[in-house]
Amino acid sequence: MVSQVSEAMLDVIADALVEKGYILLSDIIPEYVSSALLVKMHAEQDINFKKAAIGRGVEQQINSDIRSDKISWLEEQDHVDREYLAIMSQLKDGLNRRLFMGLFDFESHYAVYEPGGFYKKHVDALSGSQNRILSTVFFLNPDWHNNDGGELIIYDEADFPLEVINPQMGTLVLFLSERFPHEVRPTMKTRNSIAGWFRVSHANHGF
Ligand SMILES: O=C(O)CCC(=O)C(=O)O
Ligand SMILES: [Fe+2]
Repeated sequence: MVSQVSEAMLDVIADALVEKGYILLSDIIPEYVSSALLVKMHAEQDINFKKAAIGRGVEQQINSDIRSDKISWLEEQDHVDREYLAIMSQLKDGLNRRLFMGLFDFESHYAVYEPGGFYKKHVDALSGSQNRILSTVFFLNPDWHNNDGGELIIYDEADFPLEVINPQMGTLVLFLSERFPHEVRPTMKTRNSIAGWFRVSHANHGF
C-alpha cells in the first residue's frame, strides 16, 4: 500500500519553502510506515549499520570529532524502505510542479546516535556543487522528552538558532540544504532518524 501526500499538504510545504526555507511536519508519514521503519531499524542496527563518514569520494573520511552516528542507506528493493521512498518521490514531484526545483533523485540513510552521540554544526550541501538541494530529516523516537538531549538545531545564515527540534517519532523536517547550518546536540538516549537529500540531475556522483 502506498500512501498519498495530499495536494493541500504539498501547497503548504511549497509555500513554507518559499517563505522561510524550511518546515516541520508531523502528519505527513502515516504511523504504519514510521512503525515499520522503526522495527526495521531495531532489527538491523547491530548488523548493517556502519560508522558514518564526512565528505565524498576519495576525500571521504571518518571524523568522530564531527559526527558519531552509524548509518545504513535505504534501498528501493526493500519493501519497508520503499514505502518511505514512495512518499519522498511524491514530495519531489509535487515540489517540482509547484516550484520548478528540478529535484531529480533522493538519497537517504538511517542513522543511529548512541548515548553521547552528536553531529556538530554543518551544512549538508557541498559548497559550489549544486548537489544537495533539499534536506529531509525524519525522526523515529517514541516518547522523547525535553531532557533527553539529541535536539536538531537549525540556524540561520547568521548562525542565529531558528528552531530547536525534539527528535520525536513522526516529525519530518525539510530545509534548503545550502541555506541552513544545523547540528545534532549530544543525545542522552539512543536516537534514531532518517536523513535524506533531494539532488539535481547534474550531481557529481562519487565526489
Ligand atoms: O538526525 C538529524 O537530526 C540530522 C542529521 C544530519 O544533519 C545529517 O545527517 O546531515
Ligand atoms: Fe545534516
